[in-house]
Amino acid sequence: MDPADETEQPPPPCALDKFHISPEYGFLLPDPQVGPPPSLPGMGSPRGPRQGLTAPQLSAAQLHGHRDLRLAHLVLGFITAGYVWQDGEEGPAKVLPQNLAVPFWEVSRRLGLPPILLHADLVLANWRDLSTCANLDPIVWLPGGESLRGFVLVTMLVEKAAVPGLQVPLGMPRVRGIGRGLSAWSGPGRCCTPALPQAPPEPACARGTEQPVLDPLPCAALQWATLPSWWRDNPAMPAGLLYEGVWELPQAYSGGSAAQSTVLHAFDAFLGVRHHEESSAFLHRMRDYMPPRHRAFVEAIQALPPLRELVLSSGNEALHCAYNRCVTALAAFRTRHIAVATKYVVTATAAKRSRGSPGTSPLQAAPSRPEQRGTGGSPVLRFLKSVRDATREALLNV
Ligand code: HEM
Repeated sequence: MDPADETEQPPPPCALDKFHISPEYGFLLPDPQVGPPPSLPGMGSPRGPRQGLTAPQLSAAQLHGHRDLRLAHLVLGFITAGYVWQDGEEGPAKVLPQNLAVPFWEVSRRLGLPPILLHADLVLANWRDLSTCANLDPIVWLPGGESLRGFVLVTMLVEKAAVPGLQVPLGMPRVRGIGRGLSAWSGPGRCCTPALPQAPPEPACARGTEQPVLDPLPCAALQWATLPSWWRDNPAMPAGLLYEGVWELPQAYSGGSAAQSTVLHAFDAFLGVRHHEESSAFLHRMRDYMPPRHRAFVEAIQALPPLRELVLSSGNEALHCAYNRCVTALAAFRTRHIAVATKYVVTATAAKRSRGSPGTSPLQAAPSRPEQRGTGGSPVLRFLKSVRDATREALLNV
């Protein structure tokens, strides 16, 4: 008898929808767009969002249901980002006016999210038509942000590719299903790419083809989206952002980053990857930027009996191999990601510094991650390598 099948326990009394996970779309908000794309005040204005933002204070009272609130968060997050960064690092707004701050705070409070543009907005709630890669499009967009668009679309595709992997951890009975669960992830005798997301594809490709566009260097708009030091640990805004009419003191929040994607946190938790102290602190902080139900999914996985120890103590060679194939695929994803981040963030930042920013749109002049300045981006790379190396350390000796 397969030792992994010795003890059968009932599956945990939880379904994916309890965690706001769609069987079809995973953490992506299912079919977010119901009407025409929202128009953002001032985003298309040559004078920029600050001048365009003349609307009276909005009320969130009319918004009902999770989807409405998520879309409102998406739109308000974009307007806020435009408002703060329209003049780039040189002149970020330090105060968010009440007519924007109050509704953003109210929507955020109801969702349990921070009032800033998040991965949950930019990627999870910002898509339409996933039928083919060529049709996939964001709902809300930025002027001049074609490069950023490529980054966002690729991340959406990774979220979608991860869906089969999300079904496994909570769907399987505690011990009996481990063998089947890991096989579902890894497939017999092969790598677990069908269910673990593929390594992020190089997103430098053309619209209308099967892959999204990401222009080569320097790519300031991309940094705008990928670097989470918006009004936290950012020398351009040392005190943070004052949300007028909400708080008396400025608040420090990190902006959207794929480090806020629940996918990788869930896989790490399931496989028992233990990150090194500093990386772990950053990754844990990023969980505060996830929708609360998604965060609860990671916590529910952590509350399961530890898979790695169960596999280790099973003495089952096939199980060891299946587990190792999953860990290897996760590490390979991260190795590929390091290459992508090096090309589009680290090298791009250095090139931007030496040439000066092209700044074709106000938003493209947004700040770079502070740690990158004067260091060639090595802290970012050290972080990504540490996360990858910790993944490898989970491998079992067979
Ligand atoms: C051009 C594409 C990309 C670039 C330039 C990029 C850049 C970065 C950078 C600089 C970080 C360090 C943390 C931060 O500053 O936010 C990071 C972290 C991370 N990124 Fe990306 N990224 C890209 C695509 C993706 C994609 C498609 C995914 C898929 C979900 C992804 C997932 C992650 C994750 C999960 C982390 C946290 C570290 C980890 O768990 O391995 N990234 N990325």
